[in-house]
Amino acid sequence: MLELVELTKDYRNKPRAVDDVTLRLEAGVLGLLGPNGAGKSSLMRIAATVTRPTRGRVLFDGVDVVARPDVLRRTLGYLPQDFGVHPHLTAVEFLSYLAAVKGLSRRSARRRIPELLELVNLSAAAKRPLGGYSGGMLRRVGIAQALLADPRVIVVDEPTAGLDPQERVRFRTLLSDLASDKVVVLSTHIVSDLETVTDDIAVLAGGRLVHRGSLDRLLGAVAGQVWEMTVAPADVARVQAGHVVTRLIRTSSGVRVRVLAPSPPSPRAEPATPDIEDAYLGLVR
Ligand SMILES: Nc1ncnc2c1ncn2[C@@H]1O[C@H](COP(=O)(O)OP(=O)(O)OP(=O)(O)O)[C@@H](O)[C@H]1O
Repeated sequence: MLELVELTKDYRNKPRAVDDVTLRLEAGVLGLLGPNGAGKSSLMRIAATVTRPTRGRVLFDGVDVVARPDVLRRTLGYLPQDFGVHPHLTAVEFLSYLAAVKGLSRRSARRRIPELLELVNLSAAAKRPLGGYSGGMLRRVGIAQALLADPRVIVVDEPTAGLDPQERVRFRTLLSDLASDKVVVLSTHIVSDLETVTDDIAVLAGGRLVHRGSLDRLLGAVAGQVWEMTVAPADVARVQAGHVVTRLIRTSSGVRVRVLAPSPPSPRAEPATPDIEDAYLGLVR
């Protein structure tokens, strides 16, 4: 449905932000992972036709939407990282305003807005000014506005930033429910956000696509290379200098460190089952 083909993005006087990335997407959630500055937002903005790529193509049902962005915009929902609201408007007023901007008729807006507020669990707060909403509630308003035009493609950039754990779970469930018949691209640097949402994961590092595939494939990349051991606090720096440390937990008997290494990093190291965080850090190290 949506194809990003050999995309490159250069900003003036900056290292290349997106470097020859190709991703083909069908209905479902693609989780786009990467550290800060990896190029996720740039790629999402290109997919949302807000930024033009320096090189490459974006095809929607085969149509080149770099040349004809209107074809995708008509059926696109985009929640940018820096999504802002008008604090004095209520959720209903704000969504009505955006519905008008998106060209929805008043009739369909009147029908659609209560449905969406129900979907994102904001019906009870619908008539309160957005200035009094929590971060999680505002993110849900952001999702509601992205869904106004019943889009086939949804692009959401770091939607869980600043949310508490309960809000994060709610948000993940909402996105998975939506993805049955839509392309959803979700970027995050919070690795655990993806575990329950999708099995299709792309990892960007330094603008390049370093992984695309299932969680199992991602985990397979570090199979047999994850170890745990307890060391004295004074030894932590030495372990960190020699290995990729994926976790550090202080305990009463010392510091429990989790490291990536092709062979046991110490005779006392025990093998551990890789998780998504280990695999991710192994890839972007
Ligand atoms: N509008 C812009 N003008 C100039 N440089 C930019 C612009 N947007 C992004 N960059 C640069 O492109 C690179 C990739 O940034 P981008 O925001 O796409 O990455 P990211 O993975 O989304 O990171 P973050 O999670 O921190 O937003 C960075 O070096 C950044 O400084």
